Amino acid sequence: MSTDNPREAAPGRPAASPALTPPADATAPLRHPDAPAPGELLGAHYGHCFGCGEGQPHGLHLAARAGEGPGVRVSAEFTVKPAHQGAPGLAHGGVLATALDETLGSLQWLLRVIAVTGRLETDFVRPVPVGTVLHLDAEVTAVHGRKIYSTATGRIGGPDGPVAVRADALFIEVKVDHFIDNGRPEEIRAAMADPDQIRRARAFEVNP
Ligand SMILES: CCCCCCCC(=O)SCCNC(=O)CCNC(=O)[C@H](O)C(C)(C)COP(=O)(O)OP(=O)(O)OC[C@H]1O[C@@H](n2cnc3c(N)ncnc32)[C@H](O)[C@@H]1OP(=O)(O)O
Repeated sequence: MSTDNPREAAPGRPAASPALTPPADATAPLRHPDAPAPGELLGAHYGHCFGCGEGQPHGLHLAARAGEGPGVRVSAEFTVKPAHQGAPGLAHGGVLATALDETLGSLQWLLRVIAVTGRLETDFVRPVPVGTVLHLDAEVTAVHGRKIYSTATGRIGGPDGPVAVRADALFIEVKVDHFIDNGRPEEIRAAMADPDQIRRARAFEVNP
């Protein structure tokens, strides 16, 4: 896994928009004491998730692991399949943005908070052919109240290969009611009746 700072690895990259720049009184993120150990496979947060769920035949099946070293980091791999094409033999940009979003979202396992993407700014640097393994790294850069600032890169040709995609994001912490109040009732009922799903949801709650 590459250990360089994704933002420093992008010389000449335009600065993130003001909404993605942490305020001066933002704090460094804290890895929760009960966070998964470095290197631990995080697993899917929801079996029907398009990004990580095992129940989506054409989903990304993205597999993320808790990052090594200091900070709140994860790494992940996503193999681009023919179902993910946008142009002949090339990954669709929206699918690549999904891979970045999912990797950034999985940082929640380490913070043990529930949050949703508020803003995602993506740079597409190199085309990504079908069959490529995209090596993703993400880290939380700062926290301010409910706002979680994070950044991610996707590399091709190996974990230390050239950057093909990168993103900066702002996730907003929410209560579990966000999903209960807004999700379609049949899926919410099914999720709430599934002990496995309850266990996964609890992994994100500081005070379950
Ligand atoms: C392991 C899990 C993996 C998950 C991976 C996938 C993640 C996803 O894709 S989640 C799905 C996509 N996202 C969504 O559906 C979210 C839809 N949006 C919403 O529900 C709401 O707009 C929500 C919850 C983000 C914010 O609403 P609300 O809770 O009312 O917060 P609100 O009071 O407006 O804003 C809180 C703060 O965030 C800021 N903020 C909110 N939205 C944005 C935004 N889009 N851009 C910048 N700042 C924002 C506000 O300015 C405010 O800042 P401050 O505290 O400094 O005043």
